[in-house]
Amino acid sequence: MGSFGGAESFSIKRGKATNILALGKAFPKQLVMQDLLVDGYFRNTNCTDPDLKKKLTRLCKTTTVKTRYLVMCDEILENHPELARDGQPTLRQRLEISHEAVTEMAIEASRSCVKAWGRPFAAITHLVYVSSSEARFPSGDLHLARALRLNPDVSRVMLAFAGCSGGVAGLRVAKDIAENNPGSRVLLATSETTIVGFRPPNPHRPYDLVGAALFGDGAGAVVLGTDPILGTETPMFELSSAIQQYLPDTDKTIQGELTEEGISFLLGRELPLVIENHVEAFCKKLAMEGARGESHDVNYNDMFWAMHPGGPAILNKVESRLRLCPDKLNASRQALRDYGNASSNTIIYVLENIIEESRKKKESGESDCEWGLILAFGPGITFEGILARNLMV
Ligand SMILES: CC(C)(COP(=O)(O)OP(=O)(O)OC[C@H]1O[C@@H](n2cnc3c(N)ncnc32)[C@H](O)[C@@H]1OP(=O)(O)O)[C@@H](O)C(=O)NCCC(=O)NCCSC(=O)/C=C/c1ccc(O)cc1
Repeated sequence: MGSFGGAESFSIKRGKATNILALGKAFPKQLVMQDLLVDGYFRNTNCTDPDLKKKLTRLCKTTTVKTRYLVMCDEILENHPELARDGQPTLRQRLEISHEAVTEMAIEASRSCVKAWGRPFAAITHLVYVSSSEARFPSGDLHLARALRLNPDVSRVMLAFAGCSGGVAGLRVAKDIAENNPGSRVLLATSETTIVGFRPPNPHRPYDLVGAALFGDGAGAVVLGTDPILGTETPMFELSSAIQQYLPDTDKTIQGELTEEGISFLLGRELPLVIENHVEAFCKKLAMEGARGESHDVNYNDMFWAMHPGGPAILNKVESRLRLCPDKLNASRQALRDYGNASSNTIIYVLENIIEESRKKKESGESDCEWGLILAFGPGITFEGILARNLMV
């Protein structure tokens, strides 16, 4: 029995546990340096509004993002100048570009993940595909399965429009599948691009500037399964319990609407505060999922934290509400710095950072936290959480 929270009696229920067996990621070609973003964006959209420019410049600093990857590039704007203008019916063009890009990134992330896993694609029995960046029949899971030449009888499912919580929702669904299908190996792929919502700056849409300063594109992949074949597979995390919860009357806090002009986002300024007000109860419930029905005080600083970095304000509020030591959200802050908020993908980048941190700590003989929480918040407001064990410590 493992334990955490500094209390020996706080032990984990042992059941059928799913292991993360490999991780992978991929990005579009366009690497954007945050310092150069404002000039490029205003030039590309022919915007000369000095106040908007100043505001975006401020936001680019406060988001803490340094680099990220974007599908949008000069070549796309040369071919589709209408994407840089307001009021144009451009949904078809945006989706065409997005569909090709998200499938390409998901293929690359999956290949890199399966290579790291060390077994063939033929051993994949299930596919979970997550994206809020596409809308088509047949859906992206089939396009990905075909491109990867997965067996035609692979069981597929797509989670669409789960936004930032999609990556953890995908882990939860993959865990359920793995635990109910002995011997299965589940490939989870996530892929997102902001091109569907790319807009010129507009004083009536201040949240678009938050998106321009914060959001990134990319893909992620994970292979999951129970009963790892030791010697062939290397389990990295054990996913113990997963829960989901939505907060009533918060459906207007993150809104995305698909219009003729693409997806239009509305981000409520209250989001960091809403998360702060509910995170403690959610984390306690999640931690208790692993307890033997007894109530204990959890010391969150004895756990590792893999939290989706929605934005720095969200990380700061969670850190202060749970009284986390400053280094606890390092993996999330680093993912945000390197890739921006890449929606459902970002949790996969955070998990990679945690593994890298563990490797370094092991090399230097430092102790590391065995148990931890994988967390994300998305539209709804929906909280997704998984109590997990780091097997690399
Ligand atoms: C980095 C922020 C945005 C600003 O930092 P700050 O320390 O709060 O700074 P300020 O309070 O000075 O705010 C800077 C400016 O931004 C403005 N602002 C501050 N939030 C807002 C606001 N939601 N609206 C519209 N103005 C605002 C704020 O009013 C202010 O305007 P101004 O006084 O004129 O400079 C910070 O508030 C923050 O982390 N907020 C949370 C961001 C957030 O909502 N993230 C989660 C949503 S993610 C999501 O929905 C989808 C992601 C996605 C990702 C990738 C994909 O491919 C697809 C989708």
